[in-house]
Amino acid sequence: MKTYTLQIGDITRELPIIPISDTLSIASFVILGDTEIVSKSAPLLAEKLPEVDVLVTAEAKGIPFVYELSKQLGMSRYVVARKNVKPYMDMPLVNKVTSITTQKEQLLCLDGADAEFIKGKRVALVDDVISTGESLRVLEELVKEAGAIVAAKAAILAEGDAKNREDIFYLEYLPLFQTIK
Ligand SMILES: O=P(O)(O)OC[C@H]1O[C@H](OP(=O)(O)OP(=O)(O)O)[C@H](O)[C@@H]1O
Ligand SMILES: Nc1ncnc2[nH]cnc12
Repeated sequence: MKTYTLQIGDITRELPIIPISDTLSIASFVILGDTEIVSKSAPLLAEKLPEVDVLVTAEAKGIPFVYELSKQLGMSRYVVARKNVKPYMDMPLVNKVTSITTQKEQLLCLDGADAEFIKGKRVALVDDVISTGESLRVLEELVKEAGAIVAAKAAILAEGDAKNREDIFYLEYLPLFQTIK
């Protein structure tokens, strides 16, 4: 299998290159289960962020990272937008999203209690990867609807064209690849 060598700080990972369509392949970056990449990336990104009150991420792969980054920044609570409405949510804010990997519509949902918690606060939107930017855009819409102020947007990696964005903080660039048949 072809791989892409990713270096973050002093750690290296060989990411498998996986086709996601007839024409496009990604270097698969899955931080779930990778304690080291999460714990080493968090302080590096913490250095780049402006001061904010709370971090917000989207389920699922952003969760371990936002947990570690919140600890790093001394924040006792963070907020996760879920991909489905859960019965325990109270008056959730819901929006549709399509990311580069899902290629079909899914949801992002903010529990009403979390919406109330971030109202009027300066938030940083945090994810593991920003690629097409759709997940980030929908997350931004949700937190704005909740009355929060988006003070920063950040990820461990910027993939493809996201590397040219000037409105995001990130540690490393991740290229996209052509699918070879
Ligand atoms: O900029 P975009 O094109 O929206 O891609 C980035 C999003 O894709 C990944 O999530 P994914 O949709 O793969 O879901 P998962 O975290 O549940 O695996 C990643 O965690 C981001 O949230
Ligand atoms: N390269 C990648 N690996 C895993 N999930 C992703 N979501 C967006 N880009 C991704």
